[in-house]
Amino acid sequence: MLVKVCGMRDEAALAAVAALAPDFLGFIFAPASPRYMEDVLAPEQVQQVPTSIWKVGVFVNATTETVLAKARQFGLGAVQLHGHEAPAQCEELGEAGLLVMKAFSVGSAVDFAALLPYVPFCDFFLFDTKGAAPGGNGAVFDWALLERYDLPVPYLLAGGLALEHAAELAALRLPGLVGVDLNSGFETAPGVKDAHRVAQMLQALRLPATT
Ligand SMILES: O=C(O)c1ccccc1NCC(=O)[C@H](O)[C@H](O)COP(=O)(O)O
Repeated sequence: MLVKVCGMRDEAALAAVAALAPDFLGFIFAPASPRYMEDVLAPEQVQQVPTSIWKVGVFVNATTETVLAKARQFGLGAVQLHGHEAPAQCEELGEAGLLVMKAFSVGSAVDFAALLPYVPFCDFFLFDTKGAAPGGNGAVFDWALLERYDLPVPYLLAGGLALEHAAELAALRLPGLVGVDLNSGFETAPGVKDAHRVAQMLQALRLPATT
């Protein structure tokens, strides 16, 4: 199971979580988020994350030019598009050499047909809980809605995940599911991750499957 830890904005927590070697670390470039990091982390602090970890810039309706400029400045290898970005923008960013993750908000149903135009241009999808904010709402959606997923793009599951979900997630078998995204459930304050809790989750998710 791949693990992305999102919303890094505290230098000490960044170092502690990076030392745990998650697969992805997310940095939020949306100014309205309490996890917006450009005011507290310098590009060099992001660049020094080990190259074995994908550095993911999380953007909400930013232009391609802005995303590419931030990717160059902060040394991002991947982008997560968390707004209403079009398939053509995913294509442009992929052609620029970035790994592209498109996030979709899930309410009481998922319209998989609406995702079809994104399929050729995304490396991953990310399903997150619909809420008042574009992301980081801290609420879980009904994962059973993904049982009918039949698209060829692998996805990460997001939305309110916390340690209490560890056993259920480790046993979860859903078509296309390849990873999880950890955020507010692993914080002591917005953007300050608790490396101890992250370590416990990584251990639970990386244990060999028993079934
Ligand atoms: O986390 C935010 O503040 C945020 C704000 C705006 C766009 C995206 C944001 N987060 C992106 C993520 O990938 C989060 O990890 C995801 O929304 C799940 O968050 P949570 O419900 O807190 O687990």
